[in-house]
Amino acid sequence: MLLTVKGVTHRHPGGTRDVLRDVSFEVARGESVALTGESGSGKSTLLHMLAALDHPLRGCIEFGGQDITALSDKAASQLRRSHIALVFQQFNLVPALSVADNIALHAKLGQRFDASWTEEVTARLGLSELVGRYPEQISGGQQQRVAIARALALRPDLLLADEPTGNLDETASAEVLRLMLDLVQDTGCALFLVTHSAAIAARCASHLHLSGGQVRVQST
Ligand SMILES: Nc1ncnc2c1ncn2[C@@H]1O[C@H](COP(=O)(O)OP(=O)(O)OP(=O)(O)O)[C@@H](O)[C@H]1O
Repeated sequence: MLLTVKGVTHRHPGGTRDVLRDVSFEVARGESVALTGESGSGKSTLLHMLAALDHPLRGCIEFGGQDITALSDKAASQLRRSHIALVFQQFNLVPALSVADNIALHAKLGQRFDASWTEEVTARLGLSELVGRYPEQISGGQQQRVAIARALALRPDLLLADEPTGNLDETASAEVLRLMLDLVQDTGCALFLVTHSAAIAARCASHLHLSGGQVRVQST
């Protein structure tokens, strides 16, 4: 199993309730999983745990058989530069770098840069004409596609995405989702995505719903 979440419980420092309560699920290689839940239900909190950006109060998260809740900050950031890629709502592009350099950044830092793969991802996301521009010279939707290309350039084993198509119109959103699902199929990576959209959740292989701090499988 690529990812195993076992009995994860979490309460934010100073919080008065457990945001996650005994959450358990598994994600296999090549699987696409959508996570839905009301605003404030804890979706981003869970995503942060899966990215080893935060540690749960209790429980364990195994990635490739390794418990990632116990990693040092350095080991966790190495993991995010090699096997786990993230697409957040804030794109976190580097303003001083061109689109091409932004796309290649994490793959280069993680020593996983492959020029022809990066070119393919850039082309498939419709960004080839924009590679010489800077983030401030492209639209919000284009910036979002650059953030997705940067994540995919890493050829991650696990792609974690928080509302990855939130800034795109319906057509562009459907196209980017199709591309992400194609890439899951082509590369065998797993996709775990947070969405508010029932239509997007229905296109993923599995659908989890977070409510009252607990995750249950939703039939789509
Ligand atoms: N660092 C923090 N410290 C204290 N409380 C927090 C912190 N981060 C989130 N929370 C609280 O934890 C709960 C879950 O937040 P989270 O951001 O995970 O929800 P979400 O489901 O992703 O929401 P949305 O759909 O609005 O993005 C909320 O009540 C939020 O206020």
